[in-house]
Amino acid sequence: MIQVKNLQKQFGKHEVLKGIDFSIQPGEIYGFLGQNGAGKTTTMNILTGLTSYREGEIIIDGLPLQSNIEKLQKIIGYLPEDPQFYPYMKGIEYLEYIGKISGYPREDIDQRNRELLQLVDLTEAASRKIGGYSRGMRQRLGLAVSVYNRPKILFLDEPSSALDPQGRRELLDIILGLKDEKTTIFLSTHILSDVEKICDRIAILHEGTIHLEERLEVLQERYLQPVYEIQWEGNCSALKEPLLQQSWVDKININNNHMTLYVHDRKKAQGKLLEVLSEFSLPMISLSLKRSSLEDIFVKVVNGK
Ligand SMILES: Nc1ncnc2c1ncn2[C@@H]1O[C@H](COP(=O)(O)OP(=O)(O)OP(=O)(O)O)[C@@H](O)[C@H]1O
Repeated sequence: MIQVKNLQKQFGKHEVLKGIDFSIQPGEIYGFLGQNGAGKTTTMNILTGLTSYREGEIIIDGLPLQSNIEKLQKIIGYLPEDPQFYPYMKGIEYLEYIGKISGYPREDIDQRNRELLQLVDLTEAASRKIGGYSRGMRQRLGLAVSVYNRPKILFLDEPSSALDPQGRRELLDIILGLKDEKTTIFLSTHILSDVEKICDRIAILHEGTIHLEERLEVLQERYLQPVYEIQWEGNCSALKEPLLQQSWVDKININNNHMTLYVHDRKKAQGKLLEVLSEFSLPMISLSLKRSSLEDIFVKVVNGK
């Protein structure tokens, strides 16, 4: 759906994008990660035809962007990081206004507004002024605006970063609903737990280049080291040595009756762990598997590891 090759962009002497390549498949939610100032918004502005670029090739829905900007903008929706509205307008008035200026068939505008208000859960607030909306409500209204014309591709710039956990959850559910309708979604965010919940694939942009691009489940399989947390009925220091004899055990930390066991061969560990632990005479109280998070991977990538 989107192919980007050797995309370069600089502001004055500042090279923000040093030749990035990536591609996004139809219907995919693509998580675009990077630290503040990494160039995520710049990339989105380029892909939506709002900003020029120095060099590179961008193909969207089979068409080169540069010679088809107007045509492609008709199939693109964009929710900027901080969407702006006329605060004196009511939610419904704003949607009517968007319907009219975007050329939506006049006779269908009322119906579309009702659908969208329902989608973003603003039906009851529709006749209130936007100036009185919460941040989450404004973000949901912005999302309704960005999907008004049923875009094939939706760009979301940090859509949940200013929202509380409930607001984020609601927004993520709406985004997942859009994926069910086969919308391709390009999502930039700082909130890695959100990425883990909804993205199919992620890319990490760092110092002008893409350092990692991978399907989320591959990433979890390849990079996330499993960690077992084990509680024993008494001090478990004596168990450390025999456990370290196992080829699949990497490292063990012990704090009185609490053991943290790092393994480097998850499959072997799964097959052997319970058998080995049951051989000890010390009773075990609990055992849980904790995976390191996407945050750990992100930190490793930006620290050059
Ligand atoms: N119009 C501009 N003129 C000059 N420099 C710019 C311009 N727009 C962005 N930049 C610079 O380009 C770099 C990338 O900015 P961008 O907004 O794309 O980053 P970002 O990854 O979206 O960051 P954030 O997460 O903070 O929004 C920053 O150093 C920024 O200061």
